[in-house]
Amino acid sequence: MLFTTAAARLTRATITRRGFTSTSALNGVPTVHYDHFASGWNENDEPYTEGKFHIETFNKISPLGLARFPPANYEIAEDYPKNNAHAILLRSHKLQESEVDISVRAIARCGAGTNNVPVARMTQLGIPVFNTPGANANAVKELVLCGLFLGSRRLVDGINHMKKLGEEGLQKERVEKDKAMFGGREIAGKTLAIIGMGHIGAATAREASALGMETVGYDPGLSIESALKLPRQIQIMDSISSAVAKADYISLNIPYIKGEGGTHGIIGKEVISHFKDDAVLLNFARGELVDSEAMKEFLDRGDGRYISDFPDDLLWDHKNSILLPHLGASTEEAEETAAAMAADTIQSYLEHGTVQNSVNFPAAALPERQKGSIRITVVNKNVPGMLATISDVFARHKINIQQQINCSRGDVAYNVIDIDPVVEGAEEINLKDLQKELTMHEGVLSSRLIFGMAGAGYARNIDASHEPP
Ligand SMILES: NC(=O)c1ccc[n+]([C@@H]2O[C@H](COP(=O)([O-])OP(=O)(O)OC[C@H]3O[C@@H](n4cnc5c(N)ncnc54)[C@H](O)[C@@H]3O)[C@@H](O)[C@H]2O)c1
Ligand SMILES: O=C(O)CC[C@@H](O)C(=O)O
Repeated sequence: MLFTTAAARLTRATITRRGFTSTSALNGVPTVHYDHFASGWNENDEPYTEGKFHIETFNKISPLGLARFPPANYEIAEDYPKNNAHAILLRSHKLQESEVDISVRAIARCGAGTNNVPVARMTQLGIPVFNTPGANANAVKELVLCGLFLGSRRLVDGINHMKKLGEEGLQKERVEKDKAMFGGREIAGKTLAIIGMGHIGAATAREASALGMETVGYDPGLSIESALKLPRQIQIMDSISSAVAKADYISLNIPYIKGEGGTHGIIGKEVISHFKDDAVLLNFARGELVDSEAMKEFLDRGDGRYISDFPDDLLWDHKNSILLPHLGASTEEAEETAAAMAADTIQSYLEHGTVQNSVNFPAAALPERQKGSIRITVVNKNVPGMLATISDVFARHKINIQQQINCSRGDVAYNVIDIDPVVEGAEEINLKDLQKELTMHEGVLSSRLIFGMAGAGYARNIDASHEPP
């Protein structure tokens, strides 16, 4: 792609013995994205709003959360022209790879579950995916508690019956006789099994215990933070089956993970065979965790109940199920907290390279960069020798590294490097060339220059399977 003359002039920021050549050159940190495809180094000079990050939103995101983005540096829109968005903010929208432009550096889910984002592919492309742990947990916990009551008393049937009687003008006449049809049981003294004792599960266990329930739990990845929130009396079990076998109520609070070793249909025939006949399953996690056929067989037997926050083609009209339209996190408070947390996370990644609350990147935070220094972040495949390769680029140009951090997680490694622009005895080096040299290494996925104008200086080493637009 062609540079405009102005853009070409702006990219001539150089590191010299004296540092940057002039103040205008400081502003000259690249204003375009550099994209290195299998075929070579291409440049993309889309018309960004100068100096602003573009945040693209999907779904309705709380305006109070969005207000965390200072308008001086950020612009927010539901749709940007191609290759104009720098970050994506979404809720339950099922994000397609084609919606992630080459300019996108980060994706944040205002919520807990990231199964609507192609996370594995984003990792291959060097793009961090963030979520907002715990931000909506109180809202979901409250609805799980509501689910306990919906499952123990025939409230929905009773409400519908009253409407019918009202239409017939028979309410007062029939109510006392008919109420026998809608009897229930109390939750105090009953046992609740919590599958997944994270933010929602642990809080639910605590409240259920306060309501007089016995609690048992299963979570092989229980964190210390969550363990500290559990009621003292909770009994920790070593399998889902042993937990559900004891339970009158079961609350499912685990992530949905597709594929081998994942959680698809984890509540299937085998686990359900351990349910008590009149067990109530509360699913406020994800519909796909439950095998609908097996659940239908269980409900058909007559005494069990299924309360879920998700649609189900087979169970939506079953007399023993109650399905809600994914309302768990739909409170003003949760929407605001989740959006604010996602906005803060995105800002601190875009402005400082800090990674927190990512589901595919390692946590990484370097102290604030020194005045005048340049921060460079590099995402690379987590294979041996990459740190040496990256450091070598700076060493070759006699560039002094002021501070740096290298962290890895699974297939990906992330570096944050602050360099000194004053390079004694070095030849002149153009920042753009430096970035190109770093980014075009086999194994480097992307790099950013965090310096100067918002929205500038991103490069992606796009693999052969991802065609340039
Ligand atoms: N209905 C809604 O609107 C709504 C809102 C928020 C979250 N959710 C769902 O609830 C899930 C849990 O949310 P959270 O905030 O508590 O997440 P969390 O990450 O705090 O807790 C999840 C817990 O599940 C455990 N876990 C994972 N796999 C497990 C398995 N196979 N068996 C037992 N435990 C397992 C983890 O170790 C972790 O402690 C989310 O992943 C999301 O899918 C739904
Ligand atoms: O955004 C929502 O309404 C739902 C969020 C919820 O499913 C989550 O996983 O946090």
